[in-house]
Amino acid sequence: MTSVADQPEQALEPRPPCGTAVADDRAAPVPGTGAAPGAAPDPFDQDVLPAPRNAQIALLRSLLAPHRRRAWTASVLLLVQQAAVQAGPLLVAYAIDNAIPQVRQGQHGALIAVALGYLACGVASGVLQRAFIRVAARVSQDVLIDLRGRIFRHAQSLSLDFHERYTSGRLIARATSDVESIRELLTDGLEELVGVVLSAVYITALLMFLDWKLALATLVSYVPLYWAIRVFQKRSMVAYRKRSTAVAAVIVKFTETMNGIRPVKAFRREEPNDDAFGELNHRHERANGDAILEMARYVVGSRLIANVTIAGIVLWGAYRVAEGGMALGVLAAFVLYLRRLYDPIDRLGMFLNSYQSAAASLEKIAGLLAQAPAVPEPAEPRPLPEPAGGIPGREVAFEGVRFAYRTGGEVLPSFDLRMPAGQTVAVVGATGAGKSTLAKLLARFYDPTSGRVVLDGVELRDLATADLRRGVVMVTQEAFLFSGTVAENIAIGRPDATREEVEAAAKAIGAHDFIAALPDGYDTDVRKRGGRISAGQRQLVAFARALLADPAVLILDEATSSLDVPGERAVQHAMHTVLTGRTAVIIAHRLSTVEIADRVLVMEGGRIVEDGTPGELIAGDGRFAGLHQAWRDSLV
Ligand SMILES: Nc1ncnc2c1ncn2[C@@H]1O[C@H](COP(=O)(O)OP(=O)(O)OP(=O)(O)O)[C@@H](O)[C@H]1O
Repeated sequence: MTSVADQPEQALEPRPPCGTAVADDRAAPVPGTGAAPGAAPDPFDQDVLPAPRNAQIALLRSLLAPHRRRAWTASVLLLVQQAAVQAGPLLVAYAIDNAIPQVRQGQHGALIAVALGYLACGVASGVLQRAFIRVAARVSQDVLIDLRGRIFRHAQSLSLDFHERYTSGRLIARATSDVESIRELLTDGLEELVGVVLSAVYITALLMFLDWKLALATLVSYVPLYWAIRVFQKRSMVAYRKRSTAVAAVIVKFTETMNGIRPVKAFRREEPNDDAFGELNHRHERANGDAILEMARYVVGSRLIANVTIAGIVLWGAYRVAEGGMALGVLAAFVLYLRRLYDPIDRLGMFLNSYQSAAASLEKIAGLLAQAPAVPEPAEPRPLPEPAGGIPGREVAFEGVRFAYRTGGEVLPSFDLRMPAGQTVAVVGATGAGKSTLAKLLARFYDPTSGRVVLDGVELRDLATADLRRGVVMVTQEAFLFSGTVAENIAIGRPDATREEVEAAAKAIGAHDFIAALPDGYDTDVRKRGGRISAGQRQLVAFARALLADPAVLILDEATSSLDVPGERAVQHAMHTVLTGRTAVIIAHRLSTVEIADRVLVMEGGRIVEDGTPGELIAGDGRFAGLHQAWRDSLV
């Protein structure tokens, strides 16, 4: 039996270099549910999902849009701060060529003015930098909060179909390591990156002002430097994509193993898991090493270019000073500026590194955010009609439904079914017959490939999510409990319920006694010590949750785990309570459960092969009669 949380996570097998393969099909539409299997390669095999062209830029813009004014303020602060910083060598040149000769003639005014000017520039630069950091930090923190929130909200809004293929590990990587690399850029890298670019512009202008011939010679060095930066950018982008994919693979393996720690222990998977994790860890290490190597290549190359240029300029400048064609102060200022120009060049590699890493992360996040839910909200939702007088539940119909999972063949070839309001229907059949698929279509976890699922005449596709949630509830096998108290877990079905209503639901289900016996009763935290409750008790909590939600249609994926006899009896009793007064579909594994149904459907290969009351089917000579007889014999 397959239930929502039971779906095995797809193993992520990163295929570096991943980014290159995706770059070509950015504009490809994000496929919807039920695409023909086996056609094109699955984009979910890649870590970068297809996104519309320029999705990263659009994402960045939309993140920054609410902070436009503060971003402009930060830019102006940085602009003025850099002007203050770059005034220094110019003042030095003035001091050497004008102020010091004046001191020799006994006039100290100019030198004192230069010294005060230098001090003022230093103070202004410090004050402006502080103001810039404050403003920029606020913007970056707000952007990160927004981004993390968007990833969480979007991931939650995406359909089951997406989650079955993307894996939670990859989602965690998006929300943690990828957001972290954007944080690094925003908080540390961006200021330096913009600062370096800005100072390069200022310094170039000042060099031109000081001596245009030497400035032109300096400009020549920009050509190989630009080339070195471009090569570094291209190569490190690939390296960073690989690294980010490798990080995600490590996280995926980690979460997959820890989520499945019970089967891991039961099947002694520790050693093979260690090996697989070791390989992924090494892959991560190699990807990291490649990124560092790219950085090293760039630093060595750019330093070589810078040093050769400085040496050439000092030599030429010295000759010109010696010949009297240039003032010593100008050469001194020139060399000071050159040092300022080239010094941050290897740091520029580092900023570009964080920029590349952030760009790779942004690309992946943009790809994730570009995914549209395969089960979208209707543009114009239709309300459910008022319930017909006196009849509990709502009528359910499957009309010409066909369905295929995106990663498999057709599961329901052509399916028609009508369940009158208030009927309890038990669905039985061999494993893989399509019982859970039927339930998931009714809960609208997926939309049919063709045909429609209808609730009281309204197609599920046209129902607003809130109506759908109130109308149809599915209780899955594993009866998942969220972190929080028992009371909160029951109230999930109706968050505005009072404590009395929560307790009344628990009492009706027969869960009150064991809950009251927990260390803090209804306020016991289910994830803390003492809050551990058994599988049968978890089911009772899930039933109480469903009873409180009071949906018109309840789908119950009966647990296969065998309970002890009193436990089973308690669950059977609770099931009876929760089914009464609504349309109900039970995916039944126990034939004792079938007996409480009004109608039994036997499924095989996605089709209904028998349909009738339990009595009729037992009395007949079909599959169900055989199964029932075998069950009775086993009881004797
Ligand atoms: N998420 C999925 N992606 C691809 N194929 C799926 C998926 N879930 C189920 N299938 C396939 O659809 C078919 C029907 O599965 P379904 O879970 O509906 O059967 P079932 O009758 O509920 O079986 P069981 O009692 O074992 O849960 C099976 O062949 C199964 O392999």
